[in-house]
Amino acid sequence: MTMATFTVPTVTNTVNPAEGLVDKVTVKNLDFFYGDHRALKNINVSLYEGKVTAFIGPSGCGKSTLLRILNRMYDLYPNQRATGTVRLDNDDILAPSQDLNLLRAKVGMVFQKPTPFPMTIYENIAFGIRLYEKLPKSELDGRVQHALERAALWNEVKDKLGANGQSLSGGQQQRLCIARTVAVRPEVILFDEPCSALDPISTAKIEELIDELKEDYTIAIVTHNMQQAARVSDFTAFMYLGELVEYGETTKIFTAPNDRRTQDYITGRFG
Ligand SMILES: Nc1ncnc2c1ncn2[C@@H]1O[C@H](COP(=O)(O)OP(=O)(O)OP(=O)(O)O)[C@@H](O)[C@H]1O
Repeated sequence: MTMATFTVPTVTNTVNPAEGLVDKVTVKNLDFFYGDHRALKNINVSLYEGKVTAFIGPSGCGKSTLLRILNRMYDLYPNQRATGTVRLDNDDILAPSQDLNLLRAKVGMVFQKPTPFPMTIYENIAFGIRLYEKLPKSELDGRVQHALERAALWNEVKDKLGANGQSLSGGQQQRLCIARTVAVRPEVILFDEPCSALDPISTAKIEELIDELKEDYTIAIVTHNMQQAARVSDFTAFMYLGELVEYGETTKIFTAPNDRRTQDYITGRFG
């Protein structure tokens, strides 16, 4: 068995660091607590630059909790704390001195339910850009257009940028949220079950988009859909009861997992 740059006895890690993979986000010995409840136990995992990593596992295993740590979303709530190390390149994400606005621009998040702001399509995108940069109108227009193009939405909305973002279909709203995330030029994009509220056609569009976005961004996706994980990700992490059981190349995890629990989950025996 080939181990990655860290050694954790409980995790079956099949990633070979010799393949020229670059760590973008590195999680080491991470524990997470909701009050006294330890929801994550000694998590060790990397998100590799330009790759898509899927987090799978039964309900309540801690997938969303892990994602919310990567941009310190949990900081918005009392009595929640993380211990261990999480690095974005060489920056310590968990450091108390971390600039959370800057971190959340670098590590963007797209949620399960599309959450456009109750404002125009244009403003949904421009709003976030203005929080970080002061641009002349023509440049702002260009950035809005570029973000909508990256999210494969431009052609559908270019003639109605003044319409309310919430008037779009669910799938379009989710792409608007992706455009909003892309507009502030993140380095990492976290997708938390981004297709669970969408029909199959919208789902296929988002999956296609994720495939395109990985050229420029490091991506993590939480999904309950095994086929989706197999389709969109390069690496897959299987979590169970707050632990990361197995992590490796997606093809390996789905065809020849090392751990019995992974095998049982991907073949639908539990979860
Ligand atoms: N706000 C909270 N307060 C207390 N416990 C929580 C809170 N949110 C999650 N938990 C607990 O933490 C554990 C992990 O939850 P989490 O939502 O991360 O799991 P998940 O794998 O994303 O589940 P699902 O697939 O159902 O979304 C669960 O035991 C859950 O009950």
